[in-house]
Amino acid sequence: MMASEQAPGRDALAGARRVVVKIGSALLTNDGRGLDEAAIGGWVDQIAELHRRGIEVVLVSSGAVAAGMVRLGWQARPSAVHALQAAAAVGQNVLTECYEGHFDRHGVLTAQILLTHDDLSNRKRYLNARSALRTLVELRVVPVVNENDTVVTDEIRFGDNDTLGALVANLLEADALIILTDQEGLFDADPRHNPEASLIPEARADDARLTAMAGGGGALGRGGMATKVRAARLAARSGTVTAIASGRQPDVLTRLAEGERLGTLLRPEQAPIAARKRWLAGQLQVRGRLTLDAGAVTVLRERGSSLLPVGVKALSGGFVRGDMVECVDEQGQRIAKGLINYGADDAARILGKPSHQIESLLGYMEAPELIHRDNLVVI
Ligand SMILES: Nc1ncnc2c1ncn2[C@@H]1O[C@H](COP(=O)(O)OP(=O)(O)O)[C@@H](O)[C@H]1O
Ligand SMILES: N[C@@H](CCC(=O)OP(=O)(O)O)C(=O)O
Repeated sequence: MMASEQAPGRDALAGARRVVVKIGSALLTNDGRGLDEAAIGGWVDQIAELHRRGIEVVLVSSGAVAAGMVRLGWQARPSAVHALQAAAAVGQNVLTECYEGHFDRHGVLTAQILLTHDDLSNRKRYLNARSALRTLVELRVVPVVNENDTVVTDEIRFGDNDTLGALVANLLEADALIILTDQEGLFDADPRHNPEASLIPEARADDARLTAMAGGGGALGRGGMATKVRAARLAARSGTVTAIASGRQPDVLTRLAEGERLGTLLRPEQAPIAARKRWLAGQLQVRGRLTLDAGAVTVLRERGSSLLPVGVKALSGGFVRGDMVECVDEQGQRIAKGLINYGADDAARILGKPSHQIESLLGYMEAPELIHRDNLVVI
């Protein structure tokens, strides 16, 4: 993670330790004829190279519906929801197999993660998805994420994977989100309809003028540039920079990771840490309260440590795992807010106890800390 207090620019890509790469349908599918296996092999080679350099990569890949259609021998994209769901179910297998085969050439393990809107909006599931993804990247596995198209309905779908990519970047507090598409980047007008359009090399993600420039998608893609600009804004909430670039540029990922000026860079207005913490603080309603002893107050304030059960004297509220709770000192003064790893009943049983006793007290251990420092905002 970058510790810089400067709002990041191109250098953020060069210094990125954790990157979400999103590959869109327009690029992945051979004009709707199925997956472009050779191109996929090329992106996998680059991701494996980043991986070798110690960069953690999470891949968000579209293409399930298109690949499923080909396997099922369907010529036209169906409109009925259940038919799309069936195509996605068949195609997701094809997609997974394709990535696995290519990553295997590099000895890199992959994992399939299918998410729905609920997984990211429900607090408990949000934390679960986050722990699973974090564990995978720590194990040096490359998670391959897509929307769980087989179970989502129109009302609850993300629809485009740009939004999903941004939410995954928030979830992992990624340094960068790289969106690969079929254009060189964001132009000041849709280049499909305006041959004179020119590329925007860099802008602030929250620049209101971008919305007017970004149009809808092509025949295969879903969101076009409009959803990419919106995704950059979402990503910026956790201090993540977004690059939009052409997946057809040779070595696009490794070149971007070296800070080369390719495509469009949309940067957050705030330094990553400040943005991340503000995002966390603004996110959720407070559901409970923990009273900390003086030692815990000091380590939270002065060392930015995680909150361990041993430093908590009392609690109140009917919170569940993943809820936001506030932390106060013994005089009732607010010290911090954060996402708690244990529900109120279990938290009550481990208060004041050293973390190595959690397992014997509860019969399981979710985490050694009550609130991890990444989920904690000191006020
Ligand atoms: N201002 C713009 N600059 C670049 N491309 C644009 C712009 N407005 C709309 N587009 C369209 O967005 C398309 C890429 O989005 P989309 O089709 O959704 O692809 P993907 O599947 O990669 O997400 C481009 O092919 C282009 O026609
Ligand atoms: N989840 C869908 C893809 C959604 C989609 O096409 O998104 P995008 O690549 O952003 O235009 C699939 O795998 O077919």
